[in-house]
Amino acid sequence: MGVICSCSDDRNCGTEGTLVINHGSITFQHSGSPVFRVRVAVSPCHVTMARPAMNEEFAVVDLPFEYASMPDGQVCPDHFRGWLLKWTNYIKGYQKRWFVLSNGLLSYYRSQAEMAHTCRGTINLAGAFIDSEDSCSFVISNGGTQIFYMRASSEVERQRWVTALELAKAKAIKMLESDEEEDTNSEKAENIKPLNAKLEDLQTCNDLVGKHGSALQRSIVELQEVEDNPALAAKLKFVNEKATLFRITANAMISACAEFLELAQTQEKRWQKSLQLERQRRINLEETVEALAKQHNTLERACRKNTSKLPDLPESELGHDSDDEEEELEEDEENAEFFDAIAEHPEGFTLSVSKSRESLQSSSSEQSVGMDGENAKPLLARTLSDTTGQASAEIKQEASKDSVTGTSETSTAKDTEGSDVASDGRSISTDPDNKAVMAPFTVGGSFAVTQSTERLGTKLFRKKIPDKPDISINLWSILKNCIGKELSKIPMPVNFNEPISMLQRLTEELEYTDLLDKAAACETSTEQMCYVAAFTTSSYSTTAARTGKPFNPLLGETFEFDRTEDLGWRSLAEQVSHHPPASALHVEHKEWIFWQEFTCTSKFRGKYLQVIPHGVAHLKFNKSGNHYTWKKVTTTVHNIIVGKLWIDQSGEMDIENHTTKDVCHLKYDAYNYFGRDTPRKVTGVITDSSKVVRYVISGTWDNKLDGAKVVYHRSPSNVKQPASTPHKSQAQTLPPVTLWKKNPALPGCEKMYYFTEFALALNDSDDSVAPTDSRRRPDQRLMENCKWDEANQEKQKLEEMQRIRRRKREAEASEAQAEGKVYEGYKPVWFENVVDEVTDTAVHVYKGGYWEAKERQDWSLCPEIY
Ligand SMILES: CC(C)CCC[C@@H](C)[C@H]1CC[C@H]2[C@@H]3CC=C4C[C@@H](O)CC[C@]4(C)[C@H]3CC[C@]12C
Repeated sequence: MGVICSCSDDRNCGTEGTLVINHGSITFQHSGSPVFRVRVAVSPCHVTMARPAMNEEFAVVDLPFEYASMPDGQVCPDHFRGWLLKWTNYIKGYQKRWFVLSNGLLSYYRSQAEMAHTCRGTINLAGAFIDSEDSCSFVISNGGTQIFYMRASSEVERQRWVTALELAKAKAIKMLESDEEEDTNSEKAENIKPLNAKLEDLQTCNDLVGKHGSALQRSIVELQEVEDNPALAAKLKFVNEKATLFRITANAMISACAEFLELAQTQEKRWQKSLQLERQRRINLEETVEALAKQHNTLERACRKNTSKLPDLPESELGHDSDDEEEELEEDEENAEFFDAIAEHPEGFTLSVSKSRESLQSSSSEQSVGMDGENAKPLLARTLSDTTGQASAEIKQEASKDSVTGTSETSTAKDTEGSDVASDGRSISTDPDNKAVMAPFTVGGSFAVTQSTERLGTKLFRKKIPDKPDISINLWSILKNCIGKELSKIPMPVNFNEPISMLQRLTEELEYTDLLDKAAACETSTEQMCYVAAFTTSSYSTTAARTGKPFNPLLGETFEFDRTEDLGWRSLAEQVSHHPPASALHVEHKEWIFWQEFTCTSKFRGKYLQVIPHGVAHLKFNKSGNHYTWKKVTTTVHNIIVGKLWIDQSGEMDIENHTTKDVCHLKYDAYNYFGRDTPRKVTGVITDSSKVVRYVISGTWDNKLDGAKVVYHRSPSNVKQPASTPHKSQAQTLPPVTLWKKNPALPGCEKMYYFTEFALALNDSDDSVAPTDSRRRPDQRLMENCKWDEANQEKQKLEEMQRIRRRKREAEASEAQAEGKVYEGYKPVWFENVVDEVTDTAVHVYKGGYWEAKERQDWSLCPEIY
């Protein structure tokens, strides 16, 4: 601002200049030199001293350390500044520098004047280490190349600085993490602080202007009284008038400032008020959403009860037990009871699951008949029309006799494992040992839990883990503050977890790799596609009952599963990115390789949570060179607010064979409460390179998948055919053949997170695995062993350590950037980033070395993460 100089009694020069308010000091810069500085130490917290000085060059006086302190002697961490001695080098030694601590950054300058233009260095306190060396010295470093060695004038001063720095560091860390945590009230108060500080600056400015204004006038009057030279008197009169004007203007400014102050204060109150209002509104909205969800749930139940014609739905989906349906309905209305991931009555739940499986089977066998109730519309033809439209016209249901044969075959399959494979010559399977499709893990046909391990190849895998404790937490109470947030960013206690990591969960997709072995043996690529399709669907088989959240792997966490001896493959997964979480998986078998990078985004919309997977899964058969890719469908977790959690899969999936150009288009129907369709239905068609439909796929993702070959007959010459019809023929589907069937559930699995035998084996301890292996993750192991409190503590510790590592990398990155260097960033150990030839995007693929390292038990490459 432009002002008139009133520099001291003896040198009143009255020239115009500039008044600069900067970091607590007000500098008056004459139009000509020299600079003249008024030291007022305006601090947002407290004004420590007001020391007008007037040295010619630099009037800031030598109070060596100047700090903003609270009235009670506490330091204010936000704006702390002062002179300190900083070590430069052995030639120059310690040099006096002006340090400013503000907004989580510690910066230094040669002088205060330099603050306006040249900062000599800054350390971000968020990732900084602060250490006291001796009574007056302390060191601050960013964990990397930046280290400041400093000396204060006294022990007290050093302690003040260290305290201020520690406080500022804590605050900076909190700020960094604020995207992961909700804003707190104190943080909001912090936001208002700078405004208050500026208001105080203004006030001080007002006071000063007033003070200097009257001093100026007083001097003029005195001059007038002393001097009797008329010419000078006239001049003085003129100056006095100007001074009066100046005072009037200053007064006007003062009252404007006062008004501004008042206004700002009332504004602040208004903001506070509307914030309060918004908070209240949010609470009301939460309550409304909750109430609506409850009503919706009750309506759904009532509707299902009254619509007797609706297909038998799995009870588990509805989140209640069949026995006490009515009772519970009333209870729900009255008490608005909440459920969560923990089944309230596990036994009842088991019952309903097994019942639902039967009902599903009956409905899927109904599907195999190819007739849809009253409409008597051929189902396979309809399936086709659903998915391909045009192709449907070309396919007609085979003679009903054939279909009935198909039916009886499939319906008996319900009871006798393995018998649902059509055994006639029309079977699409070339593998005579179809039984294995049914139960690759049913060694000796026994699933007895009394036996704790089972022999598989040479390795023994456990068949039991400790029963899940019955500790309930209301999920909604945790999630309601996180609507719209990413699932991976929502801090959740282990109570909602299942004791396996996401890396293990992805490996679990390999439960039915026998399908890939079958696929490898197929004669035609379209037949091979059938088994590949069945493999992709089989990955969802466990999701129906599993509502636990897998542990989010730590960056650098790995999971290996060596099943070479019994299943012919071994897999390695690594967490290659933390935010966004990304896991890379690589599986090798002598006939095929399977690899994928898995990431997902989640949408939490109150009543349900949607997990949208990204990334492409690859499968390559060594002999034929057939290279398949596909993307996963969307997983929806229902009943987040009220009722038992249940999971649905929906969306479309294209499995492409890039070598032959065959495509399998699969459709996962979203569950429809009021529709008559089989729940969890999967339908699809396989077309070859000339877009001719070769197979029709149908089934359910939680139970089994059938494939029916499409054959084309020459049509009578008098029937007109559409131009696109292959060979001018009529299409028919042969009776379906079961491609995949889910393994039976383990008895007592409801107490073991609904794990299958395969899933139980995943986290079985193994001393030979890498130190980063999920099996070694302490919180997950504690959770498995029912020590949930300890697990929660350990989880927090591990996550905090991960945050510290991340911050260190961030600091290194910004430092490298500041120095103009290239920062390589985090690099996974066993996977490397390459451009995917199919998707043309960067993905992580296995670069080798893990198994060799394991052979040597040389884990020197592994980071320390636990
Ligand atoms: C709020 C709570 C408790 C949420 C729990 C969400 C759980 C059930 C969700 C989150 C991520 C989901 C997984 C995401 C991706 C895949 C890969 C797919 O090929 C099989 C299903 C599978 C493995 C999903 C299973 C269900 C899953 C684990």
